[in-house]
Amino acid sequence: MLRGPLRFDYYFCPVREMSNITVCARFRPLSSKERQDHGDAVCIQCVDSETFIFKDEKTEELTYSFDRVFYDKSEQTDVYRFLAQPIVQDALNAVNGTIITFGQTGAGKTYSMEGPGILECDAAEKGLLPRVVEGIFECTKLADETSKYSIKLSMVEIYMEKVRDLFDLSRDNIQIKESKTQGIMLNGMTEMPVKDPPEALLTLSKGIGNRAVGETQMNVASSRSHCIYIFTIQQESTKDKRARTGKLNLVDLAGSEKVEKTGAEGRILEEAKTINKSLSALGNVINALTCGPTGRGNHIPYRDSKLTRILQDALGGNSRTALLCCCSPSPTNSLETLSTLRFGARAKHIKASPRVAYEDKCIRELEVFTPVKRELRDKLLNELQVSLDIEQVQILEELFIQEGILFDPCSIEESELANEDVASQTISSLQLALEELLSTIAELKKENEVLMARVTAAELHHESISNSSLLVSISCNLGLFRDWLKSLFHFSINHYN
Ligand SMILES: Nc1ncnc2c1ncn2[C@@H]1O[C@H](COP(=O)(O)OP(=O)(O)OP(=O)(O)O)[C@@H](O)[C@H]1O
Repeated sequence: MLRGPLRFDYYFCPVREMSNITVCARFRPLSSKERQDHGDAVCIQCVDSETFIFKDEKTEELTYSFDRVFYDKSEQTDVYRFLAQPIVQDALNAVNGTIITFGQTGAGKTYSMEGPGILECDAAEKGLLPRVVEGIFECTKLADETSKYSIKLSMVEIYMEKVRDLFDLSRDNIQIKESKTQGIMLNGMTEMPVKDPPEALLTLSKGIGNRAVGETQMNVASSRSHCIYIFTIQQESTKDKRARTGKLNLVDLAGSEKVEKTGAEGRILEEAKTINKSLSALGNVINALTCGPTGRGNHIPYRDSKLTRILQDALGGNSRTALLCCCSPSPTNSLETLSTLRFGARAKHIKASPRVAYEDKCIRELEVFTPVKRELRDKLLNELQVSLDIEQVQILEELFIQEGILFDPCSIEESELANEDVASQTISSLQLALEELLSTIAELKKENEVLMARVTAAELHHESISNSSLLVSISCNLGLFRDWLKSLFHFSINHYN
Protein backbone atom coordinates (compact mmCIF):
# COMPACT_ATOMS: atom_id res chain seq x y z
CA MET A 1 0.00 0.00 0.00
CA LEU A 2 1.34 3.44 -0.89
CA ARG A 3 1.59 6.37 1.40
CA GLY A 4 -1.60 8.33 0.89
CA PRO A 5 -0.68 11.92 1.71
CA LEU A 6 -2.84 13.04 4.60
CA ARG A 7 -4.38 16.26 3.65
CA PHE A 8 -6.49 18.66 5.67
CA ASP A 9 -8.80 21.09 4.01
CA TYR A 10 -8.75 24.44 5.70
CA TYR A 11 -11.47 27.04 5.71
CA PHE A 12 -10.24 30.42 6.79
CA CYS A 13 -12.65 32.74 8.40
CA PRO A 14 -11.66 36.25 9.45
CA VAL A 15 -12.35 36.86 13.11
CA ARG A 16 -12.04 40.58 13.41
CA GLU A 17 -11.44 43.77 11.55
CA MET A 18 -7.82 44.72 10.94
CA SER A 19 -6.39 45.96 14.21
CA ASN A 20 -3.00 47.06 15.32
CA ILE A 21 -0.81 44.73 17.32
CA THR A 22 -0.80 45.40 21.07
CA VAL A 23 2.39 47.11 22.22
CA CYS A 24 3.21 47.70 25.88
CA ALA A 25 6.28 49.08 27.63
CA ARG A 26 7.59 47.75 30.92
CA PHE A 27 10.17 49.44 33.15
CA ARG A 28 11.84 47.20 35.69
CA PRO A 29 13.06 48.53 39.06
CA LEU A 30 16.57 50.06 39.10
CA SER A 31 19.30 47.47 39.58
CA SER A 32 21.91 47.84 42.32
CA LYS A 33 24.56 48.67 39.70
CA GLU A 34 22.38 51.41 38.21
CA ARG A 35 21.84 52.84 41.73
CA GLN A 36 25.61 52.88 42.24
CA ASP A 37 26.08 54.81 38.97
CA HIS A 38 23.24 57.31 39.13
CA GLY A 39 21.50 56.92 42.49
CA ASP A 40 17.73 57.08 42.17
CA ALA A 41 17.79 59.04 38.89
CA VAL A 42 15.50 57.76 36.13
CA CYS A 43 14.97 58.89 32.54
CA ILE A 44 11.20 58.45 32.46
CA GLN A 45 8.35 60.29 34.07
CA CYS A 46 4.92 58.68 34.35
CA VAL A 47 1.98 60.61 32.89
CA ASP A 48 -0.64 57.85 33.16
CA SER A 49 -1.09 54.14 32.45
CA GLU A 50 -0.55 54.68 28.71
CA THR A 51 1.79 57.64 28.46
CA PHE A 52 5.15 58.72 29.87
CA ILE A 53 7.84 61.27 29.15
CA PHE A 54 11.36 60.17 28.29
CA LYS A 55 14.20 62.57 29.03
CA ASP A 56 17.96 62.14 29.17
CA GLU A 57 20.98 64.44 28.91
CA LYS A 58 21.17 64.23 25.12
CA THR A 59 17.54 64.34 23.99
CA GLU A 60 14.64 66.73 24.26
CA GLU A 61 11.64 65.55 26.23
CA LEU A 62 9.86 62.85 24.23
CA THR A 63 6.32 61.72 24.97
CA TYR A 64 5.54 58.08 24.31
CA SER A 65 2.12 56.40 24.35
CA PHE A 66 1.55 52.65 24.20
CA ASP A 67 -1.47 50.42 24.80
CA ARG A 68 -0.29 50.12 28.39
CA VAL A 69 2.78 51.11 30.34
CA PHE A 70 3.89 48.97 33.27
CA TYR A 71 6.06 50.91 35.71
CA ASP A 72 8.46 49.46 38.29
CA LYS A 73 5.69 48.72 40.80
CA SER A 74 3.50 46.85 38.30
CA GLU A 75 2.65 43.31 39.20
CA GLN A 76 3.23 40.27 36.99
CA THR A 77 -0.49 39.60 37.08
CA ASP A 78 -1.21 43.05 35.56
CA VAL A 79 1.01 42.19 32.61
CA TYR A 80 -0.67 38.81 32.13
CA ARG A 81 -4.22 40.16 32.37
CA PHE A 82 -3.69 42.99 29.93
CA LEU A 83 -1.30 41.51 27.43
CA ALA A 84 -1.79 37.75 27.42
CA GLN A 85 -5.20 36.74 28.72
CA PRO A 86 -7.20 37.91 25.66
CA ILE A 87 -4.72 36.14 23.37
CA VAL A 88 -4.99 32.90 25.38
CA GLN A 89 -8.77 33.01 25.14
CA ASP A 90 -8.59 33.53 21.38
CA ALA A 91 -6.08 30.69 20.94
CA LEU A 92 -8.64 28.34 22.46
CA ASN A 93 -10.96 29.45 19.68
CA ALA A 94 -8.36 28.59 17.04
CA VAL A 95 -7.00 32.09 16.54
CA ASN A 96 -3.22 32.05 16.45
CA GLY A 97 -1.49 34.26 18.97
CA THR A 98 2.03 35.48 19.63
CA ILE A 99 3.45 37.25 22.68
CA ILE A 100 6.95 38.67 22.32
CA THR A 101 9.27 40.16 24.93
CA PHE A 102 11.82 42.52 23.42
CA GLY A 103 14.52 44.78 24.84
CA GLN A 104 18.10 45.35 25.87
CA THR A 105 19.98 42.62 27.70
CA GLY A 106 19.09 42.66 31.41
CA ALA A 107 15.90 44.70 30.84
CA GLY A 108 13.51 42.09 32.25
CA LYS A 109 12.38 39.96 29.28
CA THR A 110 12.96 36.57 30.91
CA TYR A 111 11.65 37.85 34.24
CA SER A 112 8.43 38.91 32.49
CA MET A 113 8.18 35.67 30.54
CA GLU A 114 9.10 33.11 33.18
CA GLY A 115 9.34 34.94 36.50
CA PRO A 116 12.18 33.96 38.85
CA GLY A 117 11.50 30.25 38.08
CA ILE A 118 8.57 28.44 36.51
CA LEU A 119 8.35 25.55 38.96
CA GLU A 120 8.79 27.22 42.31
CA CYS A 121 8.36 30.89 42.95
CA ASP A 122 6.27 33.30 44.89
CA ALA A 123 2.75 33.27 43.37
CA ALA A 124 2.83 37.02 42.75
CA GLU A 125 6.11 36.76 40.84
CA LYS A 126 5.00 34.09 38.38
CA GLY A 127 5.71 35.16 34.83
CA LEU A 128 3.60 35.00 31.70
CA LEU A 129 4.52 31.40 30.86
CA PRO A 130 3.13 29.68 33.98
CA ARG A 131 0.11 31.99 33.89
CA VAL A 132 -0.55 31.13 30.26
CA VAL A 133 -0.37 27.41 31.13
CA GLU A 134 -2.91 27.88 33.92
CA GLY A 135 -5.08 30.11 31.71
CA ILE A 136 -5.24 27.51 28.93
CA PHE A 137 -6.26 24.65 31.21
CA GLU A 138 -8.79 26.83 33.05
CA CYS A 139 -10.43 27.76 29.74
CA THR A 140 -10.58 24.13 28.62
CA LYS A 141 -12.40 23.25 31.85
CA LEU A 142 -14.96 25.98 31.25
CA ALA A 143 -15.62 24.93 27.65
CA ASP A 144 -18.94 23.25 26.88
CA GLU A 145 -19.16 19.46 26.74
CA THR A 146 -19.20 19.26 22.97
CA SER A 147 -15.61 20.57 22.74
CA LYS A 148 -12.70 18.23 23.35
CA TYR A 149 -9.29 19.86 23.73
CA SER A 150 -5.82 18.42 23.38
CA ILE A 151 -2.74 20.48 24.19
CA LYS A 152 0.77 19.92 22.89
CA LEU A 153 3.95 21.76 23.80
CA SER A 154 7.06 22.46 21.78
CA MET A 155 10.12 24.51 22.61
CA VAL A 156 12.81 25.70 20.25
CA GLU A 157 15.61 28.22 20.45
CA ILE A 158 17.38 30.09 17.68
CA TYR A 159 21.03 29.90 18.65
CA MET A 160 23.73 31.16 16.27
CA GLU A 161 21.16 31.16 13.41
CA LYS A 162 20.19 27.53 13.97
CA VAL A 163 16.83 26.35 15.24
CA ARG A 164 17.32 23.80 18.04
CA ASP A 165 14.66 21.58 19.55
CA LEU A 166 14.86 22.13 23.31
CA PHE A 167 13.00 18.85 23.97
CA ASP A 168 15.41 16.86 21.83
CA LEU A 169 18.89 18.36 21.54
CA SER A 170 19.85 15.92 18.77
CA ARG A 171 17.56 17.96 16.50
CA ASP A 172 19.84 20.95 16.30
CA ASN A 173 19.04 22.32 12.87
CA ILE A 174 15.29 22.30 12.41
CA GLN A 175 14.15 23.53 9.01
CA ILE A 176 11.51 26.21 8.66
CA LYS A 177 8.80 25.41 6.12
CA GLU A 178 5.89 27.34 4.85
CA SER A 179 2.64 25.73 3.90
CA LYS A 180 0.02 27.61 1.97
CA THR A 181 -2.62 26.33 4.36
CA GLN A 182 -0.86 26.21 7.71
CA GLY A 183 1.64 29.02 7.35
CA ILE A 184 5.09 28.79 8.93
CA MET A 185 5.97 25.39 10.38
CA LEU A 186 9.01 23.90 12.08
CA ASN A 187 9.75 20.61 10.41
CA GLY A 188 10.02 17.65 12.77
CA MET A 189 10.03 19.56 16.04
CA THR A 190 9.00 17.56 19.12
CA GLU A 191 5.43 18.01 20.29
CA MET A 192 4.78 16.86 23.85
CA PRO A 193 1.16 16.15 24.76
CA VAL A 194 0.33 17.54 28.21
CA LYS A 195 -2.79 16.92 30.22
CA ASP A 196 -2.58 19.35 33.15
CA PRO A 197 -0.60 22.40 34.37
CA PRO A 198 1.91 20.49 36.60
CA GLU A 199 2.83 18.21 33.68
CA ALA A 200 3.11 21.19 31.32
CA LEU A 201 5.32 23.16 33.71
CA LEU A 202 7.59 20.18 34.36
CA THR A 203 7.96 19.66 30.61
CA LEU A 204 8.72 23.35 30.04
CA SER A 205 11.27 23.44 32.86
CA LYS A 206 13.19 20.61 31.17
CA GLY A 207 13.31 22.64 27.97
CA ILE A 208 14.38 25.78 29.84
CA GLY A 209 17.22 23.77 31.38
CA ASN A 210 18.51 23.14 27.86
CA ARG A 211 18.61 26.83 26.84
CA ALA A 212 21.86 28.56 25.99
CA VAL A 213 22.59 30.97 28.84
CA GLY A 214 25.80 32.87 29.56
CA GLU A 215 27.12 35.56 31.87
CA THR A 216 27.72 39.08 30.59
CA GLN A 217 28.62 42.25 32.47
CA MET A 218 24.98 43.32 32.11
CA ASN A 219 23.28 40.13 33.30
CA VAL A 220 24.57 37.12 35.22
CA ALA A 221 22.09 34.81 33.46
CA SER A 222 21.82 36.32 30.03
CA SER A 223 19.81 34.45 27.38
CA ARG A 224 22.10 33.87 24.41
CA SER A 225 19.31 32.67 22.16
CA HIS A 226 15.79 33.56 21.10
CA CYS A 227 13.46 31.09 22.79
CA ILE A 228 10.03 30.14 21.47
CA TYR A 229 7.44 28.27 23.53
CA ILE A 230 4.74 26.85 21.28
CA PHE A 231 1.33 25.72 22.53
CA THR A 232 -0.72 23.79 19.98
CA ILE A 233 -4.31 23.72 21.10
CA GLN A 234 -6.63 21.44 19.17
CA GLN A 235 -10.34 21.65 19.70
CA GLU A 236 -12.59 18.95 18.35
CA SER A 237 -16.31 19.33 18.29
CA THR A 238 -18.11 16.12 19.11
CA LYS A 239 -21.22 17.59 17.42
CA ASP A 240 -20.01 18.07 13.85
CA LYS A 241 -16.58 16.35 14.06
CA ARG A 242 -14.85 19.50 12.95
CA ALA A 243 -11.41 20.24 14.33
CA ARG A 244 -9.81 23.63 14.82
CA THR A 245 -6.28 24.34 15.93
CA GLY A 246 -4.91 27.47 17.57
CA LYS A 247 -1.18 28.04 17.97
CA LEU A 248 0.08 30.22 20.75
CA ASN A 249 3.74 31.29 20.60
CA LEU A 250 5.55 32.92 23.48
CA VAL A 251 8.79 34.43 22.28
CA ASP A 252 11.54 35.46 24.70
CA LEU A 253 14.02 37.29 22.51
CA ALA A 254 17.70 37.47 23.33
CA GLY A 255 18.70 40.97 24.40
CA SER A 256 20.24 43.51 22.09
CA GLU A 257 23.55 44.75 23.43
CA LYS A 258 26.29 47.22 22.69
CA VAL A 259 29.28 44.90 22.70
CA GLU A 260 31.71 47.59 23.82
CA LYS A 261 29.51 48.24 26.86
CA THR A 262 28.84 44.63 27.85
CA GLY A 263 32.50 43.68 27.59
CA ALA A 264 31.69 40.73 25.35
CA GLU A 265 34.58 38.76 23.91
CA GLY A 266 35.25 35.33 22.39
CA ARG A 267 32.15 33.14 22.15
CA ILE A 268 29.95 35.69 23.96
CA LEU A 269 30.99 38.30 21.36
CA GLU A 270 30.12 35.98 18.46
CA GLU A 271 26.76 35.24 20.07
CA ALA A 272 26.11 38.95 20.59
CA LYS A 273 26.90 39.72 16.94
CA THR A 274 24.47 37.01 15.74
CA ILE A 275 21.79 38.22 18.17
CA ASN A 276 22.19 41.85 17.07
CA LYS A 277 22.09 40.84 13.40
CA SER A 278 18.81 38.96 13.78
CA LEU A 279 17.31 41.78 15.84
CA SER A 280 18.26 44.27 13.16
CA ALA A 281 16.60 41.96 10.60
CA LEU A 282 13.51 42.13 12.82
CA GLY A 283 13.76 45.94 12.77
CA ASN A 284 14.01 45.88 8.97
CA VAL A 285 10.89 43.72 8.68
CA ILE A 286 8.98 46.09 10.95
CA ASN A 287 10.21 49.07 8.92
CA ALA A 288 9.16 47.44 5.67
CA LEU A 289 5.75 46.55 7.11
CA THR A 290 5.08 50.01 8.45
CA CYS A 291 6.96 52.44 6.21
CA GLY A 292 7.03 50.83 2.78
CA PRO A 293 4.41 51.18 0.06
CA THR A 294 1.40 48.94 0.60
CA GLY A 295 0.47 46.18 -1.82
CA ARG A 296 2.23 43.38 -3.64
CA GLY A 297 5.22 45.46 -4.69
CA ASN A 298 6.47 45.89 -1.13
CA HIS A 299 9.24 43.43 -0.34
CA ILE A 300 9.21 42.32 3.32
CA PRO A 301 12.57 40.70 4.13
CA TYR A 302 11.22 37.88 6.33
CA ARG A 303 13.77 35.46 4.90
CA ASP A 304 16.77 37.48 6.01
CA SER A 305 16.95 35.68 9.38
CA LYS A 306 15.52 32.62 11.10
CA LEU A 307 13.86 34.84 13.66
CA THR A 308 11.92 36.93 11.15
CA ARG A 309 10.98 33.84 9.16
CA ILE A 310 9.56 32.15 12.26
CA LEU A 311 7.75 35.35 13.26
CA GLN A 312 6.40 35.89 9.73
CA ASP A 313 2.81 34.93 10.61
CA ALA A 314 2.90 36.92 13.85
CA LEU A 315 4.11 40.07 12.11
CA GLY A 316 2.50 39.57 8.74
CA GLY A 317 -1.07 39.50 9.93
CA ASN A 318 -2.45 36.06 10.65
CA SER A 319 -2.04 36.21 14.40
CA ARG A 320 -3.09 38.24 17.39
CA THR A 321 0.22 39.66 18.47
CA ALA A 322 1.39 41.48 21.58
CA LEU A 323 4.82 42.98 22.10
CA LEU A 324 6.22 43.78 25.54
CA CYS A 325 9.09 46.28 25.29
CA CYS A 326 11.21 45.75 28.39
CA CYS A 327 13.35 48.69 29.47
CA SER A 328 15.66 49.91 32.17
CA PRO A 329 14.54 53.24 33.65
CA SER A 330 18.13 54.31 34.44
CA PRO A 331 20.10 57.06 32.66
CA THR A 332 22.93 54.48 32.47
CA ASN A 333 20.92 52.68 29.78
CA SER A 334 18.97 55.59 28.30
CA LEU A 335 20.26 55.08 24.74
CA GLU A 336 19.21 51.44 24.68
CA THR A 337 15.87 52.30 26.29
CA LEU A 338 15.24 54.92 23.63
CA SER A 339 16.01 52.46 20.87
CA THR A 340 13.62 49.86 22.42
CA LEU A 341 10.89 52.52 22.67
CA ARG A 342 11.39 53.56 19.04
CA PHE A 343 11.12 49.92 17.99
CA GLY A 344 7.86 49.54 19.94
CA ALA A 345 6.44 52.77 18.54
CA ARG A 346 7.10 51.58 14.99
CA ALA A 347 5.70 48.10 15.65
CA LYS A 348 2.49 49.73 16.88
CA HIS A 349 1.59 50.53 13.28
CA ILE A 350 1.58 46.90 12.16
CA LYS A 351 -1.91 45.75 11.21
CA ALA A 352 -3.16 42.28 12.01
CA SER A 353 -6.23 40.38 10.85
CA PRO A 354 -6.09 36.90 12.32
CA ARG A 355 -8.28 34.13 10.93
CA VAL A 356 -9.70 30.91 12.28
CA ALA A 357 -8.60 27.81 10.42
CA TYR A 358 -11.19 25.04 10.30
CA GLU A 359 -9.94 21.66 9.28
CA ASP A 360 -12.22 19.09 7.72
CA LYS A 361 -10.24 15.94 8.09
CA CYS A 362 -10.16 13.97 4.89
CA ILE A 363 -7.61 11.86 3.16
CA ARG A 364 -7.09 12.45 -0.49
CA GLU A 365 -4.27 12.66 -2.93
CA LEU A 366 -2.86 15.95 -4.00
CA GLU A 367 -4.02 17.29 -7.33
CA VAL A 368 -0.44 18.06 -8.33
CA PHE A 369 0.20 14.33 -8.70
CA THR A 370 -0.76 13.92 -12.35
CA PRO A 371 -2.89 10.86 -13.23
CA VAL A 372 -0.30 9.39 -15.63
CA LYS A 373 2.52 9.58 -13.10
CA ARG A 374 0.29 8.26 -10.36
CA GLU A 375 -0.68 5.29 -12.50
CA LEU A 376 2.95 4.53 -13.35
CA ARG A 377 4.01 4.82 -9.74
CA ASP A 378 1.20 2.55 -8.52
CA LYS A 379 1.98 -0.07 -11.17
CA LEU A 380 5.68 -0.19 -10.29
CA LEU A 381 5.13 -0.37 -6.59
CA ASN A 382 2.34 -2.94 -6.83
CA GLU A 383 4.63 -5.19 -8.83
CA LEU A 384 7.35 -4.81 -6.23
CA GLN A 385 4.94 -5.62 -3.43
CA VAL A 386 4.45 -9.07 -4.85
CA SER A 387 8.06 -10.00 -4.18
CA LEU A 388 8.99 -7.64 -1.33
CA ASP A 389 7.49 -6.86 2.03
CA ILE A 390 5.78 -3.52 2.67
CA GLU A 391 8.68 -1.88 4.55
CA GLN A 392 11.09 -2.60 1.72
CA VAL A 393 8.64 -1.11 -0.75
CA GLN A 394 8.40 2.01 1.35
CA ILE A 395 12.18 2.31 1.50
CA LEU A 396 12.37 1.93 -2.25
CA GLU A 397 9.73 4.54 -2.74
CA GLU A 398 11.73 7.00 -0.58
CA LEU A 399 14.83 6.18 -2.59
CA PHE A 400 13.06 6.73 -5.91
CA ILE A 401 11.75 10.05 -4.75
CA GLN A 402 15.22 11.11 -3.63
CA GLU A 403 16.69 10.06 -6.94
CA GLY A 404 13.99 11.97 -8.80
CA ILE A 405 12.62 8.76 -10.34
CA LEU A 406 9.34 9.21 -8.53
CA PHE A 407 7.74 12.44 -7.96
CA ASP A 408 7.04 13.69 -4.42
CA PRO A 409 4.17 16.18 -4.35
CA CYS A 410 5.55 17.81 -1.19
CA SER A 411 8.89 18.45 -2.87
CA ILE A 412 7.25 20.75 -5.41
CA GLU A 413 6.18 23.03 -2.64
CA GLU A 414 9.63 22.72 -1.07
CA SER A 415 11.47 23.66 -4.22
CA GLU A 416 9.09 26.56 -4.82
CA LEU A 417 9.83 27.76 -1.32
CA ALA A 418 13.57 27.37 -1.82
CA ASN A 419 13.27 29.48 -4.98
CA GLU A 420 11.31 32.06 -3.07
CA ASP A 421 14.06 32.12 -0.41
CA VAL A 422 16.70 32.84 -3.04
CA ALA A 423 14.52 35.45 -4.76
CA SER A 424 13.73 37.16 -1.51
CA GLN A 425 17.34 37.24 -0.32
CA THR A 426 18.42 38.55 -3.73
CA ILE A 427 15.89 41.37 -3.49
CA SER A 428 17.17 42.24 0.00
CA SER A 429 20.80 42.35 -1.14
CA LEU A 430 19.92 44.39 -4.23
CA GLN A 431 18.06 46.85 -2.07
CA LEU A 432 21.09 47.08 0.21
CA ALA A 433 23.39 47.60 -2.78
CA LEU A 434 21.13 50.35 -4.08
CA GLU A 435 21.13 52.09 -0.71
CA GLU A 436 24.94 51.90 -0.56
CA LEU A 437 25.25 53.34 -4.06
CA LEU A 438 22.89 56.16 -3.20
CA SER A 439 24.91 57.00 -0.12
CA THR A 440 28.17 56.89 -2.15
CA ILE A 441 26.71 59.31 -4.65
CA ALA A 442 25.53 61.63 -1.88
CA GLU A 443 29.04 61.61 -0.38
CA LEU A 444 30.61 62.31 -3.78
CA LYS A 445 28.21 65.19 -4.31
CA LYS A 446 29.17 66.71 -0.98
CA GLU A 447 32.86 66.24 -1.69
CA ASN A 448 32.42 67.86 -5.06
CA GLU A 449 30.70 70.89 -3.57
CA VAL A 450 33.68 71.38 -1.26
CA LEU A 451 36.08 71.05 -4.18
CA MET A 452 34.07 73.49 -6.26
CA ALA A 453 34.26 76.04 -3.47
CA ARG A 454 38.06 75.76 -3.54
CA VAL A 455 38.27 75.77 -7.33
CA THR A 456 40.53 78.83 -7.59
CA ALA A 457 43.68 76.80 -6.89
CA ALA A 458 44.79 75.16 -10.13
CA GLU A 459 45.59 71.73 -8.76
CA LEU A 460 42.31 71.61 -6.86
CA HIS A 461 40.53 72.69 -10.02
CA HIS A 462 42.00 69.68 -11.74
CA GLU A 463 40.97 67.37 -8.87
CA SER A 464 37.43 68.76 -8.95
CA ILE A 465 37.10 68.17 -12.67
CA SER A 466 38.15 64.57 -12.34
CA ASN A 467 35.79 64.16 -9.39
CA SER A 468 33.00 65.75 -11.45
CA SER A 469 33.48 63.38 -14.31
CA LEU A 470 33.60 60.45 -11.87
CA LEU A 471 30.33 61.71 -10.42
CA VAL A 472 28.73 62.06 -13.82
CA SER A 473 29.79 58.58 -14.77
CA ILE A 474 28.56 57.09 -11.46
CA SER A 475 25.24 58.98 -11.78
CA CYS A 476 24.88 57.64 -15.28
CA ASN A 477 25.66 54.09 -14.22
CA LEU A 478 23.43 54.44 -11.24
CA GLY A 479 20.56 55.47 -13.52
CA LEU A 480 21.08 52.34 -15.61
CA PHE A 481 21.54 50.20 -12.51
CA ARG A 482 18.33 51.58 -11.01
CA ASP A 483 16.33 50.83 -14.16
CA TRP A 484 17.75 47.33 -14.24
CA LEU A 485 17.12 46.87 -10.54
CA LYS A 486 13.55 48.10 -10.89
CA SER A 487 12.76 45.65 -13.65
CA LEU A 488 14.47 42.83 -11.75
CA PHE A 489 12.64 43.81 -8.60
CA HIS A 490 9.26 43.82 -10.34
CA PHE A 491 10.04 40.58 -12.09
CA SER A 492 11.03 38.97 -8.76
CA ILE A 493 7.99 40.33 -6.91
CA ASN A 494 5.61 39.13 -9.64
CA HIS A 495 7.31 35.76 -9.83
CA TYR A 496 7.51 35.49 -6.05
CA ASN A 497 3.86 36.38 -5.47
N1 LIG B 1 9.97 43.76 36.92
C1 LIG B 1 11.00 43.29 37.61
N2 LIG B 1 10.95 43.25 38.96
C2 LIG B 1 11.98 42.76 39.67
N3 LIG B 1 13.15 42.31 39.14
C3 LIG B 1 13.27 42.33 37.81
C4 LIG B 1 12.21 42.83 36.98
N4 LIG B 1 12.60 42.74 35.71
C5 LIG B 1 13.85 42.23 35.73
N5 LIG B 1 14.25 41.99 36.99
C6 LIG B 1 15.56 41.44 37.39
O1 LIG B 1 16.55 42.00 36.52
C7 LIG B 1 17.53 41.03 36.15
C8 LIG B 1 17.64 40.90 34.63
O2 LIG B 1 16.37 40.48 34.13
P1 LIG B 1 16.19 39.39 32.98
O3 LIG B 1 17.14 38.24 33.16
O4 LIG B 1 14.76 39.10 32.90
O5 LIG B 1 16.69 40.25 31.74
P2 LIG B 1 16.63 39.88 30.18
O6 LIG B 1 16.05 41.04 29.53
O7 LIG B 1 15.95 38.58 30.01
O8 LIG B 1 18.16 39.77 29.86
P3 LIG B 1 18.94 38.92 28.70
O9 LIG B 1 18.53 39.45 27.41
O10 LIG B 1 20.38 39.17 29.00
O11 LIG B 1 18.55 37.50 28.93
C9 LIG B 1 17.10 39.72 36.81
O12 LIG B 1 17.84 39.58 38.00
C10 LIG B 1 15.64 39.94 37.14
O13 LIG B 1 15.22 39.21 38.26
